[in-house]
Amino acid sequence: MSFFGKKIRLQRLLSGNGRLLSVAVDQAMARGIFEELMPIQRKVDEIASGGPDGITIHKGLVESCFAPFAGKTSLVLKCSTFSPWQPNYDAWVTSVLEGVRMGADAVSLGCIVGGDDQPEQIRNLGEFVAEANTFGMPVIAHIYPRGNKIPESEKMDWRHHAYAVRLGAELGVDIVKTHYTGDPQSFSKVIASTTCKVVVAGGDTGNDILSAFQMTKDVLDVGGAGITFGRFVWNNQNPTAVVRALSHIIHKDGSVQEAAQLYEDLTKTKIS
Ligand SMILES: O=C(CO)COP(=O)(O)O
Repeated sequence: MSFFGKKIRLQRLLSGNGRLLSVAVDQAMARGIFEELMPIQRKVDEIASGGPDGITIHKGLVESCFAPFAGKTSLVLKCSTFSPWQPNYDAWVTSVLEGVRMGADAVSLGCIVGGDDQPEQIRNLGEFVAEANTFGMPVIAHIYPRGNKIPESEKMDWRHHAYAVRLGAELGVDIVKTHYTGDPQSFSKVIASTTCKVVVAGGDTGNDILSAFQMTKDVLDVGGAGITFGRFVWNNQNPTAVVRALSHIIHKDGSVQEAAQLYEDLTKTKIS
């Protein structure tokens, strides 16, 4: 096992203060067409200009869109996807080796727990971690408790999220991304359930940017390691400003008010 390689890659990815600010642009294949994500090169340019730690992207877009930013932001190669017709099954679409060939600093895999096919999905994740370990490649797992055995009313229950992040730790994942459970008290219990770093997804189309800043701050305050947002960033008219404002909170310990002011200064848009 190449622990040294993993250490070097994690050091590059979490180069600031051990926290993660990454932006995912993997939603088109998973969720269907979003007009805002269609001009993908422009979106990647705008996101990268804000200086995120990493960009989570599928393999075919790495050469066409990501390559100019190598050395400025880390590549997180997304190795699976769900689909609009099967939102609860993450199919493996490439390998860790491809991430090594592309120069990735981490690879990421989705895993939906709480459903009939959980055994298959956790076996995939376990094998993926084993392959990543042979290359010294950090793994970021997107683990969501939304399988068909979990009733709709329980989908944001902290216990299911605690289960998700613990499962990640038990399978050797380095960073688990899951949903925020809505309040710092319940999310602190999620964090306490695991030994891995925990980051949160945005989870919606991101029209309320102030709530995204507040969620980011709340996650950090209870010991979370940061965020991997997608729609909150690229659905915004100014992705660069959103990334800079998030960076102020995540890497400079800035307040929500300061981030909002920075965002307003960069966009000249008043938010309330
Ligand atoms: O990482 C993500 C998708 O892979 C997060 O996406 P959203 O913030 O749009 O939920």
